[in-house]
Amino acid sequence: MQIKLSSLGKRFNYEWIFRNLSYEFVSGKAYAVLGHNGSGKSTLLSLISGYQLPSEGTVSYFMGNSEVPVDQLYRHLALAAPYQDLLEELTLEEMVLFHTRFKPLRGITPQQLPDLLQLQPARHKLVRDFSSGMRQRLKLGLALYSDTPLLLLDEPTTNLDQAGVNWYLEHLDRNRQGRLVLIGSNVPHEYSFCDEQLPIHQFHYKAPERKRS
Ligand SMILES: Nc1ncnc2c1ncn2[C@@H]1O[C@H](COP(=O)(O)OP(=O)(O)OP(=O)(O)O)[C@@H](O)[C@H]1O
Repeated sequence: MQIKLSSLGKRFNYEWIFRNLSYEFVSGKAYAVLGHNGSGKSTLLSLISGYQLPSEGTVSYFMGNSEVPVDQLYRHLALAAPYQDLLEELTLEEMVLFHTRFKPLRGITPQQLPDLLQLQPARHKLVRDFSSGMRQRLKLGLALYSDTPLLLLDEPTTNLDQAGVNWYLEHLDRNRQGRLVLIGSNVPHEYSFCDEQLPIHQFHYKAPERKRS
């Protein structure tokens, strides 16, 4: 998979978050989108995932030589992000089975996932009764183990304790080979292994200064 950003820009109302962002992402590499709070990391990941539209410029997706239309991207994409919803009324086991109706898993069965998430005791618990760390592990596990060429992780270790952070690093390492991995973060332990870094503030738009008369 390959993703090309061409002169990409996003603004909300009159405020440009970034502008003139051209970049190319390729399979087999992990990229860190870096920046302080409010700098535009989630906005960029959400443009790349097709959930938001750019204000200017384009995002293009390619599998081999064929371009993938943005409305077909969901087939190739696995995402874990704070703004992503889980199905609260399902148990863990049901949630995993529901997910795998749309996205097959990489080399494991749905029955094995609760164990890999270290959430086996909670397999019959409703997702709405999960702690914030359990929810994050579930989001990450579903994304990491989805059989997709594109993996987007926004603030992946939010709400995780040290054991959870170690779990994230180990299972990402097991599941990143051959994929295009994009991580939005400002916490070094989440992205220090990445091959490339994209500091979003480099693309912040500064309005030209007005001349004083
Ligand atoms: N729907 C929206 N409407 C208006 N402004 C928005 C909207 N979404 C984001 N913004 C603004 O865009 C800017 C970038 O937000 P974004 O969430 O992308 O930052 P971030 O780098 O991911 O921040 P954090 O590290 O805090 O998660 C912020 O100034 C935010 O207020």
